[in-house]
Amino acid sequence: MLRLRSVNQFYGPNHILWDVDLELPPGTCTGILGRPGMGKTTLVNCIMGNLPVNSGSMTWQEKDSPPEDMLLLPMEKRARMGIGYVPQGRQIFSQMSVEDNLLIALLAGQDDRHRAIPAMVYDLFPTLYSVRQKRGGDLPIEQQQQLALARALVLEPKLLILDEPTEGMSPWLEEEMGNLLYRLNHDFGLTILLLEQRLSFIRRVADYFLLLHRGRNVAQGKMAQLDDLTINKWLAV
Ligand SMILES: Nc1ncnc2c1ncn2[C@@H]1O[C@H](COP(=O)(O)OP(=O)(O)OP(=O)(O)O)[C@@H](O)[C@H]1O
Repeated sequence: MLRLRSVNQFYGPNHILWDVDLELPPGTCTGILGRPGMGKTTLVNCIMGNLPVNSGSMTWQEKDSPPEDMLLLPMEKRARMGIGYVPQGRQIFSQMSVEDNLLIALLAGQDDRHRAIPAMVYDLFPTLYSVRQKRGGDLPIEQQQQLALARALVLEPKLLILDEPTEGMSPWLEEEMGNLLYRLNHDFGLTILLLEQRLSFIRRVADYFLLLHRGRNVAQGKMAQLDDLTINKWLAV
C-alpha cells in the first residue's frame, strides 16, 4: 500500500530523517517507536505532505492499480487518495458542533462520493450521534478523542495514521482505544500506522514495528521479534 525508500529530511541545516525505509502492506497495523525527538512526527508529516522530503521515494499502490509517486501529490490529494490522519493532541474545532466538525472534514473530499457522513462513523461512535449538536469543546476527553478519530474516518480512508492516540489517557480509555483500533484493522480492513510511546499499547494492537533513533530506522520487523535487548538499547530512558 505505502512504501518509503531511503527518505531523507532536513529542517534547515539539520538532517532529521536518514535513509528511512518503511513498508505498510494492506490491512496491517504498524507501530513506530522511538524516544521523544527521534523523528516519528517528522516522518508522518512527510507522509502527509506537511513537510517536504529532500530525497528518497514514497509510493502508494492499491490492488489492481499502478503505483503512484506520492511525492508529486500535494497534501489535499493525499487525503483524498485515502490517507486519514489523527494528529497529536486531538485537534478538533472546539467552538463547532460535533456534526459540523465532521462536515468540515468531509469537505476536504471535494468529490461526489463523499457528500454525507458515512453510516460507519456513527455506527462506530453511537455516543457522538447522540451529542451531535453539542460543541466539540464541551465534550469529555474520551468523546473528543472519538471525534478526532471520526473526523479522520469520514472520507473512508484506506490508511489511518494516528499520532500518540493514548496520550493523557487512563488505562481504561487506553483499553477502549485498543479495542477500537483492533476493530478498524480487523473488521474494516484499514491499514494503520501508529506513533506511540506506550509499548504495551503497541504490543497489543500492532503486527509490525519500526524503531527510529535519531532519525534512522535501527530495528524493524514483526512485533513478536521486538526483544528486551532491543528495547533496553533503544527505548529505555
Ligand atoms: N519545526 C522544526 N524545526 C527544526 N527542528 C525541528 C522542528 N520540529 C522538530 N524538529 C527536530 O526534529 C527532530 C525530530 O522531532 P520529531 O518531533 O519528529 O520527533 P518525535 O520522535 O516525533 O518526538 P515526540 O515523541 O516528542 O513527538 C528533533 O530533534 C526536533 O528537535
